Amino acid sequence: MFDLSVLASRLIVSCQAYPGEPMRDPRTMAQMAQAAVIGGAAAVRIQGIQDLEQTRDAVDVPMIGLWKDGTDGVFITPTLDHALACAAAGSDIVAIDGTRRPRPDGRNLAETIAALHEQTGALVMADCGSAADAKAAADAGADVIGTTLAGYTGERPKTDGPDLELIAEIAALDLGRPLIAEGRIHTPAQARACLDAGAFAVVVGTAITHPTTITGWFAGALQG
Ligand SMILES: CC(=O)N[C@H](C=O)[C@@H](O)[C@H](O)[C@H](O)COP(=O)(O)O
Repeated sequence: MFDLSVLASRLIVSCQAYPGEPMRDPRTMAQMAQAAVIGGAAAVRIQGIQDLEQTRDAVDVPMIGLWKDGTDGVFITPTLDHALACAAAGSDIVAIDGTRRPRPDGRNLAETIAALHEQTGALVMADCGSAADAKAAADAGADVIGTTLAGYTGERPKTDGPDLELIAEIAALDLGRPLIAEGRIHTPAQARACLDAGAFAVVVGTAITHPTTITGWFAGALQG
């Protein structure tokens, strides 16, 4: 089990390509992770078993692993089996859906986390969508709380940038475990603002590792 304190005030880079996209290739994502580490990422967040396996061999930094299955409802590492596979593929932290919604395998969050702790050495990051989720996830035994699903579950508005209000609200709950800001952090200033709002560390995905979206931002600005 690794020491979470190495991530204090640091940047974690999420390297993900979506189904059907040109960069959806485990080798490409492992190379993306290597590039992010050279740039200063203290950890990487990686989706999919093959991507995890290849990235594990490519970088030495801690790896947050997840397995997305589906696109609606509970789809981020939705079941214990998905989570166990992420751990087996080398994740130091397994990110799982940390909302209060029913899970497809019928296990609740506490049961899922307990089984994962019992059967692996991985820590658990609960991807939450609200302060109520965060509180419930902490009660369920999550090691790390993330704001990953803020704006995607109907409980919070989808803010243009990070949901700083939610970060501050969760930080004020003093849940006794690290809060990782994640979701729509598009500039270095926004990343800094997340720490200032009370986050322990920051995950950036799209703005660093999704060139199609970044290109769209620039192309759109020229057409405005
Ligand atoms: C909601 C959801 O499915 N989030 C996913 C979780 O792993 C990823 O698609 C995001 O890219 C990641 O959370 C990082 O966020 P952003 O790309 O906004 O920096």
